[in-house]
Amino acid sequence: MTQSILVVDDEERLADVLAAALEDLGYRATAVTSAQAALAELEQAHFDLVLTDLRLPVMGGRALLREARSRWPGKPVVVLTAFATVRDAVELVKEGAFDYIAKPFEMEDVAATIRRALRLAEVVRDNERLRSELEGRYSFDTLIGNSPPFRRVIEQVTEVCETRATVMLNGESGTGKELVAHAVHFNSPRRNRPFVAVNCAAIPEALLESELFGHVKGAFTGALSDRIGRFAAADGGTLFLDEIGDMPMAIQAKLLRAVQERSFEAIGANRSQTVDVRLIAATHKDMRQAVADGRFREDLFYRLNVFPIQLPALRERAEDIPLLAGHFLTELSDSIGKRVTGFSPAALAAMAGHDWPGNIRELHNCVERAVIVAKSPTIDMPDLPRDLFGAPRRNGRDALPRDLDAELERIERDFILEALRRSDGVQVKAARLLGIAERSLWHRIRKLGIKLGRTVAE
Ligand SMILES: Nc1ncnc2c1ncn2[C@@H]1O[C@H](COP(=O)(O)OP(=O)(O)OP(=O)(O)O)[C@@H](O)[C@H]1O
Repeated sequence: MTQSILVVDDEERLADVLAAALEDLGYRATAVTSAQAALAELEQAHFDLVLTDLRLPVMGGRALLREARSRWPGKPVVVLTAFATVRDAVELVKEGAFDYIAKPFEMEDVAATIRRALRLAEVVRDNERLRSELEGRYSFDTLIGNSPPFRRVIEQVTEVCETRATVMLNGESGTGKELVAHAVHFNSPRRNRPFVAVNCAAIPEALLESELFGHVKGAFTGALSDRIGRFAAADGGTLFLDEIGDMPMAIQAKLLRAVQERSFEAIGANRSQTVDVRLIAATHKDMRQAVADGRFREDLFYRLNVFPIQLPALRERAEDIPLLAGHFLTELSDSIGKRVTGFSPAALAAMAGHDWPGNIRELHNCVERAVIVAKSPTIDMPDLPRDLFGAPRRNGRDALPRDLDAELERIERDFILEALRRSDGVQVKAARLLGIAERSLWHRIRKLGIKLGRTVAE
């Protein structure tokens, strides 16, 4: 991923030249001319490094350095100064600057310092990540999953949660978009302020505008008193706009202004109000397609798509299924008050091979039902919904088994065990259920080494 640098210099021309030179070196660079503008940028978006002049009007570079170090401790700050003395330099480094560069400077020196700073920040980050992994101290403990695609999600949540950047969550239904939105909020500096959710698809178009922005008494028939909207309710906190792809065109223009300026008017009000809200939008739709089809405003899409996070479907992170199922089992057996402690290998294999079109929500419901119907402490095939019995419908990268013979045997064994169970161990009935001759069933039972007594008793 391209690394991004915030350049702060009150001499606009110099800031632009520096930013352009950094872009030539392959970084993404944004130039601002004051410390206040720098802080606003840092709140809005993710930067890997700040390169600031020491002499800035109003709020100096030193104050910016202090503020940035206390709010974003992992972000290296490099200071440019025309008045460097050794004493100044030592002071700056004591206050947390990574290094200083004396003006006038050679671009080569700037590039080398930036490279070193970014490398060090990366090492520190890796180190912290390893340590927290070792200590099992993720503060994202509501987010279960250890597969590479899900780790990537956690990494992105870690990167973005402390900023004020707008997050766009995309993923199929039930993949955990709302849960991730919560995780971003509760790990952000806004955690003690409100988290307000609006489901744009669930509210009728006629009411949505009032729901979002509020109305004043008498604004329309039925508006019997003033009502604040969700934007105002989320002031200081986070507003979660779920199913943003379903936002009616008519309201998108007003939303665009609210997103751009954080200001809006309640329906019927003659004054606008400004709020400080962090936005998280979510959708299962292909937003680029919606833009191409003219169903979603392009300008609004780009305003919302500042930090996109793609949530993988459960079938793309099948290795997380046992972990998630185990987590739900513990949680549900506690809340239902029934001692169910594990899954049989066949049940786990069936779950791991299922496609889960409803993703984690479907898995959760499946485990809940299984805990309710289970007759023993171990959940087994009869406790699972019928559509999990079919041959695994794996797709994508998981399509090929590592050992075809073993996989076919496993499937064959599962079907035979299930048929025997449904026929109370009466082989002639089981064979009929499977559409094979009794003799063929008998051969297969021998070949697979199925122990009949145990099978039926299980
Ligand atoms: N990584 C996870 N760890 C534990 N539970 C999860 C995880 N992801 C999702 N869940 C659970 O799965 C269910 C569905 O998640 P959530 O409602 O966040 O999905 P969603 O993508 O917002 O769905 P929709 O688009 O249908 O609103 C919830 O019960 C949630 O707690």
